[in-house]
Amino acid sequence: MNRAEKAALQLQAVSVLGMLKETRTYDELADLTGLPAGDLNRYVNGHVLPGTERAREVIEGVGYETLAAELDARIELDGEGYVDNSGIVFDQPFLDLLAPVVAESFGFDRPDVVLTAATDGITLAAAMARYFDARCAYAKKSKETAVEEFIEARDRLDSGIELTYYLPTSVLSAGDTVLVVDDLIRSGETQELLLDIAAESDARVGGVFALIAAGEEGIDRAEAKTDAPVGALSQLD
Ligand SMILES: O=P(O)(O)OC[C@H]1O[C@H](OP(=O)(O)OP(=O)(O)O)[C@H](O)[C@@H]1O
Ligand SMILES: Nc1ncnc2[nH]cnc12
Repeated sequence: MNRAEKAALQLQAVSVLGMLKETRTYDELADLTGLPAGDLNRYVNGHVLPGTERAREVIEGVGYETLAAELDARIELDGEGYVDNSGIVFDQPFLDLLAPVVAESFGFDRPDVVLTAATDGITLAAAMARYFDARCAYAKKSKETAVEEFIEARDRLDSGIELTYYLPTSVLSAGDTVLVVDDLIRSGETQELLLDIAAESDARVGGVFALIAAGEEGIDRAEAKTDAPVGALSQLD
C-alpha cells in the first residue's frame, strides 16, 4: 500500500467512527469497536489518525448489521407513517460508507450505469456509482432543456394521475448493465418506470436496490419485472 492509499484508509476509518459516534457515547463506541474511548475521541476530533492496521479493523468490523441498524436509527416516520428520510439522503458520507456494504451483500453485477429517479435517489446513486466506478444517471419528471432526445416512461397511477420520467437517450447504450437504485420503494411504480427505461434502451438490469422498503408491494413489483437481484436494506411494515 502506498502512502496515499494508507491515508485514504485512515481517513475512511475516521469517517466510519464519526458516523457511528453520531448516535453513541464514546464508551458505547469503545464497546462496539474494542478500542479505548480516549483514542476514539482523538480520532473523531481529528487530532490523531488511527494506524493503518487499526483503520482496517474499524472498516472491516463495520458490516451489514451495524449499517442497517444505523439506517434504521435515522428513519423518521410522521403520524401517518410517511417516511422522513432527510437524515439519510442528505448525508453523503453516510451513503458513501453504505455503498461497499450494499454492493457486497446483495450480489449485484458490476454496473456500467447506476440509474435512479430525481430527486431523493440521487445521492445514493452517486455513492453507488462512485464505488463501482460507474456512470450515475437520474431520470426526471420533466424534460431538461437543450436535450433533443429522451427515453420516456409513463404510467397511470391508481389515483388517475400520470407519472412520467424522462432520461436523455444518450445516457444509456444497448448492452449496458444498469443498477436501479432509490432511497425508498413503496408501490414500486417509480422503479417499474426505471426498469422500462432500461428495457427501452436494450440495457441489462444488474439489480434493483432501495435503502428502505415501505411494505412489500414495491419489492414484489420489481421482482416481477426482472430476474436480477432485488433488495432493500431496511424493511418497514
Ligand atoms: O415506490 P414508489 O411508490 O414509486 O415510491 C418511491 C419513490 O417516491 C419517492 O420519490 P418522489 O416521487 O416523492 O419524488 P422525490 O424524490 O422528488 O421526492 C422516492 O424517492 C422514490 O423515488
Ligand atoms: N416519503 C414517503 N414515505 C412513504 N411513502 C412514500 N412514497 C413516496 N414518498 C414516500
